[in-house]
Amino acid sequence: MGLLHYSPGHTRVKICGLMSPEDTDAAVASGVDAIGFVFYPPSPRFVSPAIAASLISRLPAGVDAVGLVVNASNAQFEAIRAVAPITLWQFHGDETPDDCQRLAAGQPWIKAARVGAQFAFDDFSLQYRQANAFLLDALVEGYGGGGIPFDWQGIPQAWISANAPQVVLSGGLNVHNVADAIARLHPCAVDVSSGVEISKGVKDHVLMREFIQAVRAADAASSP
Ligand SMILES: O=C(O)c1ccccc1N[C@@H]1O[C@H](COP(=O)(O)O)[C@@H](O)[C@H]1O
Repeated sequence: MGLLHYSPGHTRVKICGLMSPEDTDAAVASGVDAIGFVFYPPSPRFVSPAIAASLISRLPAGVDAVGLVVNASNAQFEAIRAVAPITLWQFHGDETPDDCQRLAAGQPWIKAARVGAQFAFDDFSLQYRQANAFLLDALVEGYGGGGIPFDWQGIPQAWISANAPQVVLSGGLNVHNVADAIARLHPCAVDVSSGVEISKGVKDHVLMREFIQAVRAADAASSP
């Protein structure tokens, strides 16, 4: 179905920062909807386009291959596109709406926001209204993947009601807090990296399975 197929009561799941065939196969076996590949060289989860391509070849139809970029150049995009069949782009840097439109080149894209205390939700969703989805992450040192949650209570209820079908929630999610996040926000999808890791870039297969089980349990608990 893919990450952005909104279905109330069935929260989609993206696991980000996959680097090995074993972890990719385990994520797929757990029932993931999307796998994220980090094309940001400073990240400990960075993968080359060639490695991403070999991991994407293991994905069944319907599982999105998400290309995570941070202020990537045209040349970087060309290098990725040349070998890796990305189905969805995640802009996680300071890209403008025009940058996202131009670089995505007609493919679907998500814009990540780093949410701090003064975050202007309406301004963000208006500015990036051409995005297929809005990813909410914590405002942390660097650009992301820090395993730190933000204050979900600070998201205005009206904004959530208006945008839930396009919201991907991330930032410090794990097996212990994801059910609460779903019960409060009912996002289209959740996105996790650090919360299912043994160490940066190495996934814990049990935690990936338990995370998706926790999502399914939260969905069941909030269905009418
Ligand atoms: O994973 C990274 O290394 C990364 C680097 C730069 C930008 C974003 C990155 N990851 C994304 O960050 C969020 C939150 O991750 P976490 O669960 O808190 O570790 C998620 O969207 C990742 O895709």
